[in-house]
Amino acid sequence: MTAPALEARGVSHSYGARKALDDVSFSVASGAFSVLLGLNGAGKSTLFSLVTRLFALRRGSLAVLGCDLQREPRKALAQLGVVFQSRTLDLDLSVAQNFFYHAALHGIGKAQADARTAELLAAVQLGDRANDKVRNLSGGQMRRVEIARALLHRPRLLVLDEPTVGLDIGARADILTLVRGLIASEGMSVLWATHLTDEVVETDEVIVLHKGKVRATGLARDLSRQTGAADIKQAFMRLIEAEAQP
Ligand SMILES: Nc1ncnc2c1ncn2[C@@H]1O[C@H](COP(=O)(O)OP(=O)(O)OP(=O)(O)O)[C@@H](O)[C@H]1O
Repeated sequence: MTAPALEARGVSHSYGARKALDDVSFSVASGAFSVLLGLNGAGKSTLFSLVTRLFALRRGSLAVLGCDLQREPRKALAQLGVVFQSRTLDLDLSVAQNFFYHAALHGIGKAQADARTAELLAAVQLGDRANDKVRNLSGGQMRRVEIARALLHRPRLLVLDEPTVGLDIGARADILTLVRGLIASEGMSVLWATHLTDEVVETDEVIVLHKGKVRATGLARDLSRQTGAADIKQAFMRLIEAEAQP
């Protein structure tokens, strides 16, 4: 049996007295586009900080393709590509230079980094911008660069935290199409965190996170059916309102 791309078991995290994640368990199926759906403050970024080991995991377990993040961190992180909510590109370096730094961090040699950079920039339709300073790109182009850069070391799972924030409708659609395409073209798995239900399609796996708790998991169309909702937007509202009921 194939291990899930990501498995969270009983994960909790607090900032002082504030509980940001409360006994969170879910699986991200291998080869699927999974959406971590939650409003601001749901705990999405906290979960990303734990998955990427920015924060130490104190409660529960996380595994990337069957590799436990605590026991085999290097092996687990080698299979993970990350796009954070805030931009992490150096604006004063060229696109290619940003790639080379990232490649060096992953121990990828110059020749291999050159070839992979060219291949990835072409894949995100920015092959002609390799020598431009990042500062001169549009917001949508910067996002595409970050996604391409996250793929340099050929991860099996790509996690993205609110990747379309601040982008216009056209750039949002481009990014979604690009990332959905990676599942077929690269055989990857994707965890896409968002609060925007219009980024979800019926066949996506959805994890509804609300106030630090998993409220529901399943295919978007099943969540709609189970809640008697017309679509995932209505299902999401019902699921998070249900929590407020006595
Ligand atoms: N460094 C911190 N110190 C204290 N509380 C924090 C910290 N970071 C997050 N929180 C709190 O933890 C909870 C979860 O926040 P988190 O940023 O993980 O949610 P989110 O779903 O990513 O929301 P957003 O989309 O607004 O970033 C919130 O109540 C938030 O105020």
